[in-house]
Amino acid sequence: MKKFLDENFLLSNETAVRLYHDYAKQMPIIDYHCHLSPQEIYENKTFKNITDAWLYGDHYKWRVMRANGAEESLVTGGEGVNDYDRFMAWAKAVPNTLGNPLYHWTHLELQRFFGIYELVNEQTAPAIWEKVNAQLSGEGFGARDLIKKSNVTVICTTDDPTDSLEWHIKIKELKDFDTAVLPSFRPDKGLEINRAAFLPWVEKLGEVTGEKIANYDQFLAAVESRIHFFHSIGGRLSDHALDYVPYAETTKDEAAAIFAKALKGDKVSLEDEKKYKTFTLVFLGKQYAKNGWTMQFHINAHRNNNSRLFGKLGPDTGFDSINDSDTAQPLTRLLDALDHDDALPRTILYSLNPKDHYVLGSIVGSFQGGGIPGKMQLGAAWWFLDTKNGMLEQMDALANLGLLSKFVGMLTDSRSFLSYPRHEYFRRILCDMIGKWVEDGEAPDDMELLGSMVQDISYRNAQQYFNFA
Ligand SMILES: O=C[C@H](O)[C@@H](O)[C@@H](O)[C@H](O)C(=O)O
Repeated sequence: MKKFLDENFLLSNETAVRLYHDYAKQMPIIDYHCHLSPQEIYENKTFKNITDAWLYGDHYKWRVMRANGAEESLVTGGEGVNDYDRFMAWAKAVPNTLGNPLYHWTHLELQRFFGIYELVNEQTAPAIWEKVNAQLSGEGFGARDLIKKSNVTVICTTDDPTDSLEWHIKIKELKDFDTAVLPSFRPDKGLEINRAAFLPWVEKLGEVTGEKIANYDQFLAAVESRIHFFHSIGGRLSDHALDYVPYAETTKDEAAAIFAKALKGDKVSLEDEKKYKTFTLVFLGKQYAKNGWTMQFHINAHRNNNSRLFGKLGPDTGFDSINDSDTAQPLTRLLDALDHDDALPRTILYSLNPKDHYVLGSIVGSFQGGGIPGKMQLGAAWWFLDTKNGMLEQMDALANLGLLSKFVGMLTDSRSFLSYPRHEYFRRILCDMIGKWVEDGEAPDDMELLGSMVQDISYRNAQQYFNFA
């Protein structure tokens, strides 16, 4: 029997052990998509206690705490509940998360950051609470310290185009911090024409660009100027939440008329919403291509399912699920609209629905080219698929349909500074998968070839792909 979570965790064969320890482990991290706060990075945020670090913003943990029977006040906080109570509610849930990656992530984080090798449960929790909190209140446990310890060279945050990026700018001026913290352009609010946030967002966009937006041309010009601004601060990625992929043939005039209707405060039909999104996305894609950016599509999330709790807690609080909208037809047409004009940027396609892996994996193959290795990427296993099985399925599709060797690898997608061991988790799974091929005689025992591939996927591919300044 193997020992739980020892140095050869997830490495089931000799080749995997060599690949991980001799090649993958020492590579730095490029975390090219996450939801960390640049302000907290700049301020080197420290944590009051382990509840602050683990439970204040992590909707993955909140979901399983609810499933474990915890009252909402213990999950997201509430009157009469203190941080210790919340930690104890989490500790009570942990043993029940066996089989869920949270079980592994929790113990990896305790080992890597705090040198704690005990298993979390209600009995061990009080001592773990003391030990972790003592470390958190000492030197070396601020947000930037955790980033440094994790050997992260680049972090790409997720930012609204109207953001001033003041914290990214300030971070650049820090003397003792070498990690590049770069913004990613996420214009969802400007695309979701039927949502309540649309009009206030257009107004804000006008304010930050210094000119009131009265028509679609002005809107597009303002968005373009924000792309240039993000670029000047080092931004090289955009990101779109496409809960369904829109595509409807349209013209600029039609899109402008739909925009004008929405600007008056009227709702537009679903068909018009698709037309508006199509024209706007194609416009944006061309801008990304012109600037050498990478465009990310996060596809097929089904968000805010629980209206009662959404009303109380807002988005990203653990009430989302996987969507099953069809992607092949609209996505190929959207990408082709860009490629047709030779204006398709580097693109990463993530889907939250595993049914899409082979669909997306084959679609990316239809748009590769331009002399850019892995220009079109099948994105890493995301969110509900950020699991051992999810990663294996995503890499299986990628390897079978395209070039796993050109994969830009893993990201945390996280809101927590303690999440970097997820890269380790991914690398172990990658090394194990390749190691198994060797043990089974399906890949040569050529450590130069395999070691270099593993290092490319862990770090070098991302470094070469993203055009960071
Ligand atoms: O991993 C889960 C994520 O943090 C999730 O909350 C985000 O991916 C978010 O839905 C987004 O759209 O960017």
